This record gives sequence, structure tokens and C-alpha cells, in this order.
Amino acid sequence: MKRELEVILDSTHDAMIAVDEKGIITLFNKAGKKLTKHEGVEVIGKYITEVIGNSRLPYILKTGKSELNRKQPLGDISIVTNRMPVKDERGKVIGAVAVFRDITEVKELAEEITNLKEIQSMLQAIFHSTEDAISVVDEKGIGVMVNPAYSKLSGLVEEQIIGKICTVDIAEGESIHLEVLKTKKPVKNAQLKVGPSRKEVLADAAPMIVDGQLRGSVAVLKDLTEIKRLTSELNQAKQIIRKLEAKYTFDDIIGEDEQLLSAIDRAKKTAITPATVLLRGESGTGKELFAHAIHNESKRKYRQFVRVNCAAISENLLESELFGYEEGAFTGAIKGGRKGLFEQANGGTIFLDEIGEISLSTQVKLLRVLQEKEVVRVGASIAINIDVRVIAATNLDLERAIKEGRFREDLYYRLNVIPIIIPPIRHHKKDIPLLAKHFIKKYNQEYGRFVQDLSPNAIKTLIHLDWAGNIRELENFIGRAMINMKFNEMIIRSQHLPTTKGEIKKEFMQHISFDERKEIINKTLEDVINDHEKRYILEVLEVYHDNKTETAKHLGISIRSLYYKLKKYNIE
Ligand SMILES: Nc1ncnc2c1ncn2[C@@H]1O[C@H](COP(=O)(O)OP(=O)(O)OP(=O)(O)O)[C@@H](O)[C@H]1O
Repeated sequence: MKRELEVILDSTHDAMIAVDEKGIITLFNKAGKKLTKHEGVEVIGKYITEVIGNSRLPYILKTGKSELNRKQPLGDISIVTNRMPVKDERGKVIGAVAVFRDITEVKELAEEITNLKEIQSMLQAIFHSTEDAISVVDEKGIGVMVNPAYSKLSGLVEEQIIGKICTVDIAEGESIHLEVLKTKKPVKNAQLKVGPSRKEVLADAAPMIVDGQLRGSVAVLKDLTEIKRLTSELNQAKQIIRKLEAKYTFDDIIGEDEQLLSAIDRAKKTAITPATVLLRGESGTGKELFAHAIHNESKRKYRQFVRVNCAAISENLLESELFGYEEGAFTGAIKGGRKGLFEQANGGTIFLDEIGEISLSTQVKLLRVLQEKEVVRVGASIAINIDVRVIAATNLDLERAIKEGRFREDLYYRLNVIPIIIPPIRHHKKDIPLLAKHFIKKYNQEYGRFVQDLSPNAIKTLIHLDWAGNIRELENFIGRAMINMKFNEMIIRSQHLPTTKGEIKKEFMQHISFDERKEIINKTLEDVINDHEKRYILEVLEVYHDNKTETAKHLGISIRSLYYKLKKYNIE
């Protein structure tokens, strides 16, 4: 029995020492020798303080009282000690025992737990206070945690999510938690609708992997309505800036066609000179874009860029707008007179868009400004010197206008110093895919979308269309196609493309009666086309509640062309 007891005592991790009533060591187990560094030393039979200098066992023998759970340092470790007297049946002290336990590890573990608790409460504070909506699911896709921001965004409280499968909150789209759990890979920028109010969100999710094991998935959701609101605010700000400065540079002119590249090259070379430029090209080919780029490439780029749409302003108003007026020059003239656009552009550039539309009398005054480099305000007699670079643009056949007496030849020569001809898109259809991708990027920013490309079929359709409205029409077309796409769709396919002109005509023919058909047969081709054009314009005007800008955009024509057509068809 004694031997068994010795084996037990030697196999325990607690250090044990026993002494008899005289303080002579009778037992010193292996853990005790290890703790006091007496391995290999014979200690049995020695007086306790010879072995452990400051032992309290003599005191225990003297008092017969126990000392329990005394914590104390021992070198660089921490121990807890129990010391007890050994008494016979009559209560006489016949020895004493000390048991020491090394609690360094326990202490370290306790510290670790305290640290973990601190980290946990810190993470909890972050989880609860962040504006980002977070949801956590386990490896089976069952909801484990959501934060208050998540409830606010989705309109769903914890009880509706926790313990339920992670698809419960999705109103439209696929669960990204399930995707992450399936692939073990993060998912970025997924667009979904969540909760009863179908809130549009942008979501990222990542797998939670602990010791190489998939333990769940964490998703962070952002409110897309907010992102969209900010994007629209940004766009409004951009619009304002656009009015104040020339927005585009040559880098914004997209295309690899030789004729276009040679126009760019010519414009770049001209930009650094003060020469007057005449930009020629059909509506929507990029004349204004070129004007901006020339100004921005010139030494005048930090000065004013003033754009005047000569077609949009009535003849009388145009003169006072361009050249300014003196006080009392006409009824309604403001006190003190007003600076004209030429004066405002002093030191900078004036862009005279639709120059072919100005009246003969304004042409005379403009010629004088170009020749003399001075303006005379309406109603004034003194000329004001100006230093303005003129860029003019037209989509009219000016040579024909000269022959027909609608445009002055001398002004033509003054303007036509450097003619730059911008090709219509039907002459560089191979640039269509490039341009389409450029507009996708632009609308992604404007609409907060993530559309990536066009399908080969959609590109084919684009290449086959005639694009009478040129790049502007293509730009609007892409914008409308993107509106036709669902939020999670990333590729523009043929079905997203707006109804093409051919189809519109087919639809139109299907809706007309037999009598109307007979009547059409009696008309000339031009009459029929005009009738259709008028009816179509009226329809589009109705859709856009008579908003001319939107109507022109939809039709893919310039606002000036729309005004021209409204006048032609007597549409009020
Ligand atoms: N080469 C191009 N690269 C990128 N965008 C272009 C290009 N050409 C035109 N655009 C875009 O097409 C639209 C129409 O261009 P712009 O207003 O410059 O045409 P325009 O010839 O001045 O038309 P209009 O004669 O009707 O006033 C603009 O949004 C412009 O940014």
C-alpha cells in the first residue's frame, strides 16, 4: 500500500512535502523536487529549513493551524499553497504537510480570457455602432448575427433572421451567403433587393474560416439608394461645373477611325495657335466635344470658355447676348447695360455653335468683331477691344447657303481659316463597339450600375443601325438599353436594346387601319414619311410631357433639329 501511495504521489503535478513533528522531511514527491530544483538530491531525513530556507512548516507544527490557498510568487512562477498540520486521534500535532500548485498556466489562461473578453466587447461595440449593415450565417447558411444597421436597412429584426435560412431576407436576387458557402470565395458588389420594402443594396460577403474549416459567411450591405442619391448629387454638381468650364479634353474623344484621328491631329495642332476654327459635321458627331478639347489644349485653358447655341436664341436676343448692350438700348434693357458673351469670353474662347443659323444682319456684326477684334455694344458708339479665340461649328452646307444668299461669303472665309471635318458615325462604324463601351462606363457612373459589356449579338445590331443622330444617338441608345436591364444583369443583350427604328415603323404599320392604308397609297413617299414623323414626334412629346430636351434625346436628334421639325409640322 505504501508503495502504491508513493507512485500516486510521484505522478501528481502538485508538489508535496511532509515533515514529522520535529520538522524532519519524511516525504518529498517528484513534483516537489522539480519545483524546488532538488532533483537528484537526497532530502528525506533533513530538517525542512535546511532544504527550504523560508519554509512555514515549523510554524504550522508550532501553531497546529492550517494555511489554505496562499498565493505567492516563486522565482518567475506563481504558486498556490495549502499547509496543514497532521494530528493524531487525540489532536496532538505529529507532523505537517505542504501542497504547492503551479498556477502560472492558469494565470496566463485567465489573462488570455480577459483579453478575449475585451476584444469581444470591442468587436461587439463596432458591430453595433457601424453604419454598415452586417449579417453573419453559420456553415449551413443559418442566420447567426445581424447588427442594428442591418435591421434598419432591411426592415427585419433579429428574430426574423436568426435561426432562419439566409434567403429569408432576400426580395430579389441570389443569396451571396450561399454562394460564399458553396465556393468558399468572397463575393463583391452583388446587387440585391432585401426586406419587405425591397431595399436596393450592394453587398460584399466573405467566408469565415477557422483553423482551415469553413465556419460561416459574413456579409456587409450598403444602401444603394443612398449611393444613387450621392451619384445624382455628384452629377448635378458636374452639370454645374460643365456650364462653367470646358469639360472635355482630347482624351475624351473616342475612336480609331483614320478620318477621325486626322481630325483630332489637326485640332491638336491648331489648338496651340490663335487661329479661328470651323468645325463641320452632322449633328451629334462631336463638334462641341472638339471645341472643348481645343480650348483645354490651348494657352487659354484657364480662361473662360463660352458656348453660344446660335440656333436656340432669337435674332434680336442673339445680338444683345453676343455683343452686350448699353443702358436704355431697348425696352427691357437692364440698368447700367450688360456685357455681351464676347466680352465675357475675353482672354478665353467663344464657341459659336450652329453658326449657319445666324441672320444676315448678325453676320455683318460678327464679321466686324472678327476683323477688328472689337465689339460695339447694342446702342453704343464706342468699340471695346477684345481678345477672343473663335471656334464655330455647323452641320449645314455653308457653300450652298452662300449660293442661296443665306450666308455671307466674307464671313465664311473669316471663319473657315482652319476647317476640321468630323466624320459621321456611318463612316466609322468599326468604332461603335469602342464608343458603346465608353458610354457603358459613363452611365455606370451616372446610374450607379456595374454593366460590363455588350453581347456579340447586341454589337451586331448596333453596327447594322444607321445612326442618323450619330454618336449622340448611340450614347442615348446605350443609356436606354441600360435602363431596360435588371439590376443584377451585367451584359447588354439584344433584348435590352430599345426598339429600333425599323421595328417602330413595323409596329406603326400594324396599328393603322385599312382606310388609312388606302390613303397612304395615294400619297407621295415624302408625304407619308412626314406624316409618320409628325405622329411619332407627337407620341414621344406626349410620353415626355412636352419636355423638348428629353424628346430630342429620345429621338436622337439635336434640340435645334427638334425645334425645326416642330415648326415644320406646326406643332405648338
Ligand atoms: N468621338 C467621341 N467620343 C466620345 N463621345 C463622343 C464622341 N463624339 C461625340 N460624343 C458624345 O456625343 C454627344 C454629342 O456630341 P456633341 O454635342 O459634341 O455633338 P455636336 O456635333 O456638337 O452635335 P450638335 O451639332 O447637334 O450640337 C456628346 O455627349 C459627346 O460627348
